[in-house]
Amino acid sequence: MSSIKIECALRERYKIGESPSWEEKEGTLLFVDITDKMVCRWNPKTGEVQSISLEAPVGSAVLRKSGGYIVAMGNKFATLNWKDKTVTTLACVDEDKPNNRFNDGKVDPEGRFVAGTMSQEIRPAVVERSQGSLFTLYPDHSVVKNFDMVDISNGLDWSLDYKTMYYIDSLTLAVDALDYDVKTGKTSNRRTLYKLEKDEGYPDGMCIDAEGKLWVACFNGGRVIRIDPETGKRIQTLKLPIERPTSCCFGGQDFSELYVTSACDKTDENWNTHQYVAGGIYRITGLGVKGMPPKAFAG
Ligand SMILES: O=C(O)[C@H](O)[C@@H](O)[C@H](O)[C@H](O)CO
Ligand SMILES: [Zn+2]
Repeated sequence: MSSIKIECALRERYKIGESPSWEEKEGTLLFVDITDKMVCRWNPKTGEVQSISLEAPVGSAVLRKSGGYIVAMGNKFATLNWKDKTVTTLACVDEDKPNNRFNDGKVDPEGRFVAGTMSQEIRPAVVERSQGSLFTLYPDHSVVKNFDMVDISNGLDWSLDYKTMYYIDSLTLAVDALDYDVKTGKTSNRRTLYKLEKDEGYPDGMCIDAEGKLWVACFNGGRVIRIDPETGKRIQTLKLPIERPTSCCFGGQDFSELYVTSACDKTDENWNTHQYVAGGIYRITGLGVKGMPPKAFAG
């Protein structure tokens, strides 16, 4: 049995760190700071962080097969060219809802980018309800709305056989499962997989591991939990030294390390003296399970 180690690997104070994904060939972690409108790329070996500022809050950033990234920022899907820092809009959503913005997103097994929206938060986890929707950006840059009536569209990932999409609307306090038609990208038959317990806070970002189990970051719950989708049961709890983990992904050598982004509490004046910084990025090793490499947008 290896022993689990949790460390604050990037001692920065991102307001809402989110959307982590590991780029194997660079050995870097891509993530965003939603509130500070930044896409960042961090090399844990050298400690170097590169970042690009965008003009709107950015909910998620994903890899693109042809190079660069796709971002879901403000109410737009856009390409981001890392070298010359140019952003090119591909499509707009929710044009009738000026207070909406994109939140979490991920590339599906076929290379489509699926991302959801929400009304801008009044304070953490408080929004005008039912304003969000879940959208798919296809490789030909067309956009389809999967469903609406979402409060805070958040974590998502797919089962290893691609037949199920796991999805979180944070304010339902649940992790849901939907049938996924991987040929078309259509979802159906949404049902609750796991209901969070009282002290587990809000479900936020999540990722699947190589055993088909889900790792869910619990915002205000100070933990990441592992769920078995077969049974709908929680099988592991990783207690963290911070209250607001936001999302997680596997990375590092052979995808054997879990990276967890977090959000910071602005009232904490003494953050610099703390070993564990709220808003920092955490690395968890010794879990004895590996993750899946992220997919890249095909268009
Ligand atoms: O990280 C995100 O996805 C949101 O934009 C956050 O603000 C939190 O998730 C939310 O407050 C709790 O669910
Ligand atoms: Zn989130």
